[in-house]
Amino acid sequence: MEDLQSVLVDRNLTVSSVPEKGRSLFVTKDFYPGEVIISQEPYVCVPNNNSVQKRCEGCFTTTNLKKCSRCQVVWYCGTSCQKLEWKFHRLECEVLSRLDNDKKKFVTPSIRLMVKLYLRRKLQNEKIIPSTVMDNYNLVEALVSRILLIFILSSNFQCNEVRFFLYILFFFIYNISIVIVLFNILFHEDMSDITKEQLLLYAQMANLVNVILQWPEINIKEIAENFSKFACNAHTICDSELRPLGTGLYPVISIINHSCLPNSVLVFEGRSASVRAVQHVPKGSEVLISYIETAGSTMTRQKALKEQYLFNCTCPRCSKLGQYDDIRESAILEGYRCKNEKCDGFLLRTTDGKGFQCQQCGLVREKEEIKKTATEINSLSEEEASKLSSAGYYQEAISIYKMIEKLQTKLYHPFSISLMRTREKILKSLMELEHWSEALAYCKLTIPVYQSAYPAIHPLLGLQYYTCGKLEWYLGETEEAVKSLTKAVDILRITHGTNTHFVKELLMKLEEARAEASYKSSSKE
Ligand SMILES: C[S@@+](CC[C@H](N)C(=O)[O-])C[C@H]1O[C@@H](n2cnc3c(N)ncnc32)[C@H](O)[C@@H]1O
Repeated sequence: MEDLQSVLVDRNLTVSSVPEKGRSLFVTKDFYPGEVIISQEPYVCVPNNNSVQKRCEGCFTTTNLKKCSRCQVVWYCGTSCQKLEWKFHRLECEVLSRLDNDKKKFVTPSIRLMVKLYLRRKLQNEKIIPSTVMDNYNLVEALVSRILLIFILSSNFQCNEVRFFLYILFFFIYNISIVIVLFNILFHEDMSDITKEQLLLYAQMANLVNVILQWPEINIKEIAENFSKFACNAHTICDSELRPLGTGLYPVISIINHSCLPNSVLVFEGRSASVRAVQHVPKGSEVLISYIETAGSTMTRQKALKEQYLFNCTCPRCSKLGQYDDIRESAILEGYRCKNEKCDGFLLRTTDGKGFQCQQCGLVREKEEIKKTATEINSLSEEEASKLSSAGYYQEAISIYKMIEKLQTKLYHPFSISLMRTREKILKSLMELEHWSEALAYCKLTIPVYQSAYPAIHPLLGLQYYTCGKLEWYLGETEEAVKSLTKAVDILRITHGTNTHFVKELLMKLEEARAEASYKSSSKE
């Protein structure tokens, strides 16, 4: 920890412990919007491969892939990525190739991440790959774990017959170490069923890692705890357009705590992660990123944070819970629309609980009528639409999404998150079908919702302006395109940095669009 502190001091950072939060990262100088506060390479990472899509182990690309001929699990796009990963994969290949095909099916990205974690520790212990202050297993050991948090949160320790039965059952299924893990999990009275299920899953996954590695000295309890560390510390690696590519563990970046009104954002360039200030972060303040989707009511955000990260958020946004602004925001993001289609007021439950009243015009919507529309929406299968879209049946997916959209327009506030998400899905499918004009219309519908749901500097807002600008330009609306691309640049140069390939490309597009717009206007004159 002292070594880490001295490296961080040189980067104008320091780690301190804050009551209720644990370790927290602070800045020791002013940081300004767009400035990188900290970057880190992953300690371990894996692409999120599944039965449908494979990615290269090194660069996460989906093109020109070849499977490792020995283990048949890992994919590469070429020799340079294969070489980059070789020290690792040499060991991993050995353990994976011992598995039969049935067992290989269980080697999910999370399992591989854990296997790679232990292989990296071994390689560093044996000095085959170097350790540095920012890149060593001690940093993983210091990470907060869900199991530990749960054990702190739960106090009672009681036994009943059902639990005892389960204990005996697991004793016969698994080895003794796993039974100890399960025993500890099951005997905690205060745990919700969902938490118990998750903990059982960690224990089962730990057993699978043990089966894969077959190291006599391995500690299964430690593996289960490490799975629980992944749950609250691992990050989804995304491309510049925030599409998920894989998962990585960045143990120093994991020191950064959450806020629903963050002053920084985490973005990736390839596998390397950078935290950039999105506003002025004055000397002495804490670096804060958001762990979750912030476009949601305080209750929704708090629930998500409690479930995955086991804490009650007390950020300035959450502290407003129950105040007028918070109630209004929640009613817009997740509430119903006014009966009068021309009114965009927000609705609150009436005192008698029989309906919802518009706070602008006073009209009341009956609970029964709302329930009916909600039931109609639920009868349409969004899951089916999503499957159709993933399978390339975009037109069929659009038909279902449009029916959902129609009903959601009747039910929800015009700035509702659910409606915006449905429109995003329609937009995505329309883009796939190259129906540019309709796609632009949908993109424009989502922008005001993005503006209201996200802070002024947010990567998703910047990306939406970018999509809008590209569509406008493609459709010959050059002046509009310049406006949208300028707005995209203003945001994305801060969130993604001006030196990244992605923003450089965007800047080039903006220059071209500007040149075209001025040529068009001069030829009109
Ligand atoms: C990625 S870790 C952050 C670093 C952590 N504080 C530590 O000591 O290692 C995530 C965990 O930190 C704690 N945490 C993060 N943000 C918090 C916040 N705003 N308030 C309280 N606890 C927080 C929670 O325990 C959460 O599960």
